Amino acid sequence: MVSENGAVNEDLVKERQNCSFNTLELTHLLDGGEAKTLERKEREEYFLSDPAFKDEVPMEYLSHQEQYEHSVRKACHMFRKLQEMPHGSMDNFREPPVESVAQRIKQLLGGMLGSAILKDGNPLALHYVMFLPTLAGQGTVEQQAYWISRAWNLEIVGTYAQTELGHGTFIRGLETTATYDPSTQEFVLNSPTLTAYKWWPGGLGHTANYAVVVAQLYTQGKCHGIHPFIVQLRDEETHMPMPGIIIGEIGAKLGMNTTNNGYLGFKQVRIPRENMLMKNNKVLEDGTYVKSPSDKLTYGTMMFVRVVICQDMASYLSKAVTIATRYSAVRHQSEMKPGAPEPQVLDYRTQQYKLLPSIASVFAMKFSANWIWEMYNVVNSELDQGDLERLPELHAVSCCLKALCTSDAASAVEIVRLACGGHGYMKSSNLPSTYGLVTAACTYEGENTVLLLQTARYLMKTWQQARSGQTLTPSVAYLNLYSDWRQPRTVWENTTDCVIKAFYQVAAGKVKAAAEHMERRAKGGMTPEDAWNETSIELVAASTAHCRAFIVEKFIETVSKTDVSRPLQAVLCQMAELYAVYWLLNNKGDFLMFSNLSPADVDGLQLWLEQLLTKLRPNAVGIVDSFDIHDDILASPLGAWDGRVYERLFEESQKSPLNKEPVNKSFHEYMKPFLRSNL
Ligand SMILES: CCCCCCCC/C=C\CCCCCCCC(=O)SCCNC(=O)CCNC(=O)[C@H](O)C(C)(C)COP(=O)(O)OP(=O)(O)OC[C@H]1O[C@@H](n2cnc3c(N)ncnc32)[C@H](O)[C@@H]1OP(=O)(O)O
Ligand SMILES: Cc1cc2nc3c(=O)[nH]c(=O)nc-3n(C[C@H](O)[C@H](O)[C@H](O)COP(=O)(O)OP(=O)(O)OC[C@H]3O[C@@H](n4cnc5c(N)ncnc54)[C@H](O)[C@@H]3O)c2cc1C
Repeated sequence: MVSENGAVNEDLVKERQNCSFNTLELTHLLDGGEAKTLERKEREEYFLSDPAFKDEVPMEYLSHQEQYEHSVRKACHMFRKLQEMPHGSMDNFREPPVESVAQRIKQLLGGMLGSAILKDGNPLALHYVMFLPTLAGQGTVEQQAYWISRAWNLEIVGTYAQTELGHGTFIRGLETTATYDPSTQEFVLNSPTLTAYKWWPGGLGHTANYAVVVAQLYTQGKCHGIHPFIVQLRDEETHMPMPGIIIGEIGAKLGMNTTNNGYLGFKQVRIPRENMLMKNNKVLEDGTYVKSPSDKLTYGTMMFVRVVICQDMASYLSKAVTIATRYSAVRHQSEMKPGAPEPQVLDYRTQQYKLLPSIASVFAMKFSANWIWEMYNVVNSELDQGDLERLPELHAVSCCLKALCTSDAASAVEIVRLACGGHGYMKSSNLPSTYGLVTAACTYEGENTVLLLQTARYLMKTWQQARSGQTLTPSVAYLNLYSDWRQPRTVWENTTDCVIKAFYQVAAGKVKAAAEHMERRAKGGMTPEDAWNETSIELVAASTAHCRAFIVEKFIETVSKTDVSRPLQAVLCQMAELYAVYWLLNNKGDFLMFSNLSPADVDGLQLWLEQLLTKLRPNAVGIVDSFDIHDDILASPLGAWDGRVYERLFEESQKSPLNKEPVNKSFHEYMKPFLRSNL
């Protein structure tokens, strides 16, 4: 089935002919309109056609040091090009709030263009993703005017240095100190122990010359908790570390090997008082501490990044499923029926079960990411007016969505990688490095279990409010509706209404079970903290169920409201149903326990799932084609538009440096003497 050189693979041609909807319509829908699609394609052309981004030798064959050097070159070139871009130039980026431009920077740094140019991470990412947003979110107007303009103009390059060798999650436990000295009006930064060393910040090793450093603030003999400070790390001309700064890279990692994650120690480093970011809390000249209305405002940058990560995960997953689906249409293997030609592996039911729910996940993530991005913007403008009412809700939703989007993306990327058999194990397939990028997000910006427990904390509080009959905010209003899950069961129907209700019944049931078990433990004499810890498996499960219900509802709601042609509408509805039924069947025990589902209904659900796979199978390639991902972004012989999988895999193998000579010197040095000795 290998096609003529240059022609599109016949199987893919047939798949495309059989697609029941207009793929361009879906592309426009996902981009947010035809004009946005054109704008994206122009931007892609502008960046991807530049020979400076092409690798002569694939990055994986370079040394760690060479990989870093290339990535710095490319990152600088990428941002220079962005500044010079004819349409939508950096001019728009100079104005705070930085969040308003984050979407566009994200397109460059994130799962699409960013990962095409820099497959294993961008050493300048943190400058844009966290340094600038922190200046914007935590700086006073004067600080913003000074620092943001220096940072936008790339006079300085920054990072966000919070995590330490000893503490990442528990940020109140950070050990770096910033002690105010009123005699010189300076803060003195110090790392009292090895575990106080900053550890992990992206770009910190050898790239950044400034950082926002999160440290325990001491003034007038008292500790006031963690606060952000701008610290110069390296000389602006020579790039040598400043006196008292101990700095370097932490070493090779599972993935993200070109993000230059670093360590940083301080030996009594002095910075001016003005370098404390003082939008929220302040230290006056005489050392008086002035507190903000909420100490959680300091956590604003983390919240922002959690929100944008959801969108990013959808991009990475859309790449992975495009690669695996096209490959599955091209790949033929085994005999389904005796004597019959080998089928496309996409025709195996089990293969469809690996691919199609993963494709559906892309939509689920995109829709909920759009929703949380809007909520983030609304709540953020309320915060600017001093209204903090919806901050806890936003925190609760952003924590669990970040956790589910990243963990779903990581498991789906691995599922579709396995769906490519041996070829999925090749680095050249781009699936291993995609996995490396995605699984990192399960840890960074809040480890997922920890974030789910944050949402659980909110759910436990709202549960108490529900019990006392209070009205709840929209994302948890279901707790009022389904607080009594032992109410008589109604008849199960295979409809989306019934399914949404069931997801919320499960969430409410799990919230209630966790709350009751915690109470029981507390009544039995446990401290609330011990009761919390003992119940935390159920708390995480409750949080997960809450978030899943929310994603399912947003998915179904979005596709039912979307104004598109009937054929596309049908496909989107099938996707939403597949997503819901897939997760329902994966957790059927919960549904049997807490919802109207009874054992007799499970067969019907299994059938529903299989019917959906049958209906979606002919459109699988069409759907991933609609993601409209440029071949250079997919960067995979398995996933290219033309499906010339085998030719491309062979071409890639020729790039191995070992193939540059017919005999490697190790033969003469080691093998030959060894073989002789065995004669
Ligand atoms: C321009 C944009 C472009 C975008 C491009 C995107 C593409 C991506 C490209 C490339 C990617 C590379 C990116 C890599 C980035 C990685 C960076 C990092 O990793 S930076 C380190 C992150 N570190 C963490 O996230 C620590 C996790 N820990 C915490 O957040 C907290 O400490 C936590 C949640 C564990 C709480 O700790 P507690 O137990 O000590 O809590 P207490 O501080 O006492 O606060 C408790 C109260 O505060 C609330 N709270 C906690 N966090 C909040 C928040 N953020 N907002 C509001 N409330 C919060 C809680 O709900 C609780 O409230 P009640 O007391 O129940 O009312
Ligand atoms: C690729 C990458 C990039 C990063 N970039 C940055 C950066 O730019 N800047 C920066 O400051 N940091 C960065 N980090 C650090 C990152 O934010 C932390 O690793 C993360 O917050 C997790 O903290 P930890 O490593 O201390 O894990 P730990 O908290 O030590 O987690 C270990 C285990 O303990 C469990 N655990 C911890 N606390 C609790 C709890 N309260 N309840 C139940 N279980 C718990 C966790 O679930 C986990 O299973 C990065 C990390 C990675 C991997």
